[in-house]
Amino acid sequence: MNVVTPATQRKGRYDAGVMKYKEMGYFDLDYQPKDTDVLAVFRITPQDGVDAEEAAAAVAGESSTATWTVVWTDRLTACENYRAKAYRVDPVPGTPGQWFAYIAYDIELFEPDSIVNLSASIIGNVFGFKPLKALRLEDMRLPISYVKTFHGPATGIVVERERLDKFGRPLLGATVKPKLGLSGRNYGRVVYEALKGGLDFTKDDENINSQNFMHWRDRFLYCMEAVNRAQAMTGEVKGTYLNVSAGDMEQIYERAEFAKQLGSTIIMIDLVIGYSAIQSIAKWARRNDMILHLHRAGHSTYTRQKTHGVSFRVIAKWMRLAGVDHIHAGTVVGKLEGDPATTKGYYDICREQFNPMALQNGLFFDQDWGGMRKLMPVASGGIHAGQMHQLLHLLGEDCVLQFGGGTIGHPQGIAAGATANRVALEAMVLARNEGRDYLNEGPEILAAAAKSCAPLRQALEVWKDVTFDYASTDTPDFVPTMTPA
Ligand SMILES: O=C(COP(=O)(O)O)[C@H](O)[C@H](O)COP(=O)(O)O
Ligand SMILES: [Mg+2]
Repeated sequence: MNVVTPATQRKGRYDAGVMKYKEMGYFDLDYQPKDTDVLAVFRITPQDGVDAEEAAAAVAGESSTATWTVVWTDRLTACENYRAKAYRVDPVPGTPGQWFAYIAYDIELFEPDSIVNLSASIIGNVFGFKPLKALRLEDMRLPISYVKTFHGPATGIVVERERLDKFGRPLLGATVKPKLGLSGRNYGRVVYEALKGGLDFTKDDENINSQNFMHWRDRFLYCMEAVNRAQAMTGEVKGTYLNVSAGDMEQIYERAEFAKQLGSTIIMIDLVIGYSAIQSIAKWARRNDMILHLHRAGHSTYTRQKTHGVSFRVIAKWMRLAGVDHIHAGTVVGKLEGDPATTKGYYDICREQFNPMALQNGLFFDQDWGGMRKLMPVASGGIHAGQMHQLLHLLGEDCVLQFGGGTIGHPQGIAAGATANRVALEAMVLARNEGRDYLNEGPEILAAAAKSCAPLRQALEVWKDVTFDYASTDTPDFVPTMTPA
């Protein structure tokens, strides 16, 4: 079964014609991945009648050096090293017709410090491959020797807290709503009210750039006026994520420069600007002492379905390398996809120095980050003050909790919405610090705090029945006690 003769030494290996990928040297169950190899695990769903091992070899081949036919020019290269090797193929537990294919890539296949180059290989061609019904990149192990070629977050969690002078609790934010249509002046009023009421941050929504109803300079000017006033009024450091996403890199830089000129501590980009743009603005942010917030706009088009696309855990790893400081990573309890076990995997990728393999959280490999700074996860999307105990329990302390509708939709106004969230959070952190079982006692803790806080009382009343209880789509395939075969 195992191929032991190096492919280049087999007779006929370089005869012109078509040969199985397995026979071309892209499959080797005896291969021991090197510490320096980039590893990937794909979920493959072969077409009926296609052998899973051949499908795995094809993915290895097409994501490294192969094409559909033998090419003699392989022999002009160190092709034995450059061929990726499928070294393990396991059936997906309880899911007939799907396999996890583990593939090792020599580090020399990848340009240092380039997500574009990494992704052009790993997800470049293979997703359209006809012998596969579907393909999903589940996880990657990035060797420390490769991690070290990236700068990672310039600010990270620890230094962000130092700059903001905020410790011991999650940070609080709000996405300005409605998403589109406000004039700059009215937008600035929302920012001021939310910050004055007790939030640390407000933010632009993913699709706020520079439309006719509000050009970007208007927004930046009114927002920074609001930030400065709120800081003066509260004595706290405040910020607003100014979205600098634009149609070209020149405009992104121009907007970022203006945000800096106005004294903003933070700017924002959308994932859809692309990997090169993200790495470029991350380097700009490093040079300019600017916190960089990433909204993962667009990710669900390819991360959510289990048989297709790229898991968000891979995107989170790439973004930590790329050097953003914040990343949207899910809420579990809110309006958008977020299985608790899967989401824990994302948060661990952002916040740990070392991720041990944790199949129950979707982490297929150990991942060493060296000293790379930590990425602040941002929980956002359909959350409100009544869920504070669950949010603190599920997501921990080092995160931003962002309530858009859950601030601006408050019946007594935006500042009251912000106050409700701040009081709910502080009450919950106090209960945690006192050693209380705050998860189970959460509703009582909130009710007690609401006795002396009318805004919290009103928030709990208006949103008391709001939950988003739907089955998760992106769930792990392993229960805690299971290891792969
Ligand atoms: O506008 C919102 C949330 O608004 P609201 O708080 O009113 O629901 C964000 O775009 C989503 O959170 C993104 O989702 P994710 O954070 O999962 O990427
Ligand atoms: Mg949004």
